[in-house]
Amino acid sequence: MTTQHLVDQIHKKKSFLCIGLDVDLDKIPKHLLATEDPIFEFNKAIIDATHHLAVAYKPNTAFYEAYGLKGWQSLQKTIMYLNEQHPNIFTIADAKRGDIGNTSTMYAKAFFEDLAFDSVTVAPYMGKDSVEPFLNFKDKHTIMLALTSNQGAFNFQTKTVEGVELYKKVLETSKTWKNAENLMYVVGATKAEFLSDIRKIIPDSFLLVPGVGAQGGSLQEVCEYGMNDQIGLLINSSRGILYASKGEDFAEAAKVQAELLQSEMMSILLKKTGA
Ligand SMILES: O=C(O)c1cc(=O)[nH]c(=O)n1[C@@H]1O[C@H](COP(=O)(O)O)[C@@H](O)[C@H]1O
Repeated sequence: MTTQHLVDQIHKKKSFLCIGLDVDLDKIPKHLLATEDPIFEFNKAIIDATHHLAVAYKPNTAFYEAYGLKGWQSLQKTIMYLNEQHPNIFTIADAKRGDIGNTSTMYAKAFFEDLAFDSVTVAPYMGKDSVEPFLNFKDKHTIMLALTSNQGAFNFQTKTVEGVELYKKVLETSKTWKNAENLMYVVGATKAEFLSDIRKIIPDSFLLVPGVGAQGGSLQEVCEYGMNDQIGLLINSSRGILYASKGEDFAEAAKVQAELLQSEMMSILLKKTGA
């Protein structure tokens, strides 16, 4: 999917919501456990109930890999369902990959070609030659960790290296890489106050912003400091939407939570664009 297509979808749906499909069999409603593929059944019900409210879905691969081959098959069924039923929805494989170039190429093929995701999350730690193989794919997006939502972000990401905080160095340096226009960045919603500085370095890039809901980040603050002329934000919520109810009404309850976020986004967009 092109970035312009994503921007068009945001305006059409009046939403920049990304729903994180982090499926935990200990948390899903018990009646689904009797089905052949509980993870897929859960995702399908969530997607059916919320697809008009979200512009992106983000399965975190850990939640599928944890269930072995069956989990990977559920991931494959989920992405196929999204691509077939909702081709206008942006898909993110949250896999946080990155390795020597030769290996990164295979990771990129796995997520962009085999599974046909629109984007994948990567870690910047191994540098240019570990990320550039992901950037080679036309109309695919590589979402690189910049400043993460967790407490450990302060261990390395905000430390000063050659007079600059490391996360800023990551942003600056990555702009010089081949096909850098295919980069997006992760900034945690819990770090909203850093967004003004981040926007000085990457004014035009899209940001994936996880950490609203269960981690306590503020949607209003993220938009105040992080929104650009193209909107430039995908705000993710996973547990806050998926596990709103443990009962048979789980999909309806998820829809209500997604509606709350989407209507807040609609008001913000209205203020920003007047449309
Ligand atoms: O890359 C991510 O999506 C990510 C980066 C980050 O800094 N913090 C973060 O929470 N995430 C992911 O975003 C999701 C957040 O889930 P909830 O806290 O349940 O909304 C999980 O899949 C996390 O792995």
